[in-house]
Amino acid sequence: MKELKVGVIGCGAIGKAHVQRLSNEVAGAKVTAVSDYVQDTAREVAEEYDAQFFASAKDLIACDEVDAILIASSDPSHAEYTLECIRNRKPVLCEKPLALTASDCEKILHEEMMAERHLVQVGFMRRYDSGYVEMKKAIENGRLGTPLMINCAHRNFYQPENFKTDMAITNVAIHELDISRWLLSDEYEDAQVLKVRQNTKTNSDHLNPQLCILQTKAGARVIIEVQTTNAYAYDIQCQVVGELGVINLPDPSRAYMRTEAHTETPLMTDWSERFIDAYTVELQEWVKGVHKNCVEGPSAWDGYAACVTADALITSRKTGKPEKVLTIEKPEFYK
Ligand SMILES: NC(=O)C1=CN([C@@H]2O[C@H](COP(=O)(O)OP(=O)(O)OC[C@H]3O[C@@H](n4cnc5c(N)ncnc54)[C@H](O)[C@@H]3O)[C@@H](O)[C@H]2O)C=CC1
Ligand SMILES: O=C1[C@H](O)[C@H](O)[C@@H](O)[C@H](O)[C@H]1O
Repeated sequence: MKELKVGVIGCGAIGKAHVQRLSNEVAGAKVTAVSDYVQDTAREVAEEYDAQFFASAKDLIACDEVDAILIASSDPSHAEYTLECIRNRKPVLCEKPLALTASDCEKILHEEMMAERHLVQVGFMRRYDSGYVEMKKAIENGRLGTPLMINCAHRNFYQPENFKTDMAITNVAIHELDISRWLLSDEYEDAQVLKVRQNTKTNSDHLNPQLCILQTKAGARVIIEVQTTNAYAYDIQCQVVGELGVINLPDPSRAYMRTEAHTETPLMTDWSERFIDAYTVELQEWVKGVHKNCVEGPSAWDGYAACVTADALITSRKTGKPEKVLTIEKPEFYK
């Protein structure tokens, strides 16, 4: 297989990890170009992986030595870079979220449809996690019966200092918004944020925790507890409740110790380990899809649907009421 020449924008925590994965774990790809707002960060990665350094992300996107782009820069930059990739007719895997506003997502939908090619994939990598894949199979083969509810918890051990209340939804719970739609093959009807007693240990001035309650068009309920920081560990829980039973996302397998009349199981403290295999599968499937000119991962529509739902949740937090999740009519292109 000819090697896909990938340009990576954003060489921070996950950007560096993705460069490492693309270089050493994913077949059929190599990183030929990197860029970052902080130039020295990108220069170091360029040197380590023998890739070309670009001061400008737009120059990286346009470069002939770049076939496809992975966007791993900060959330506010995703929409503009994704649009630039589409204008250059280059496949792009954009880390979640696709954009911070529904209108930016709609611009991306429009540009991609004008290009008449599925160029955009969004980094909702939990769809590639073996535990979630097993849960979806149990729903689809009917063993659970009709799914009635999903109970989720997204608990973080820490967040960067600049973390804001809205990011609990647009950056953190966005994973649960996507994975619940995907598990249920359903769309959201309405969304509400309920106030919760606050964690006094929260290390910055944002609301923590928040509780989201959504209803799907089929009437299922999705409940998402979001602890953005100062939880006991980095812990992701998900249970689907069906007519015939329940299925739980398995905890990562870790050795457990028995000592001094206790058992002890280590927990994780951040995202980088929790879904480590899913990131590799996600990138491998993306590279294969680009090679076949058939990218089938989470689409720009999935990014848009999550973003519109996030908007409804943020509005609900301010109004105190459930808010309708109102998307445009789903274009044929995304069906
Ligand atoms: N799928 C997942 O599980 C995860 C996804 N992410 C997403 O990946 C992205 C990066 O997150 P982290 O690596 O944790 O952040 P980070 O802050 O460690 O890295 C972001 C990098 O992007 C650079 N950057 C920021 N704005 C830029 C711009 N306009 N142009 C070029 N470079 C720019 C920064 O200088 C920094 O080096 C975020 O969008 C985040 O939502 C992050 C962690 C996990
Ligand atoms: O996507 C992610 C990770 O999955 C973490 O759960 C969050 O804490 C992080 O902020 C976000 O970028």
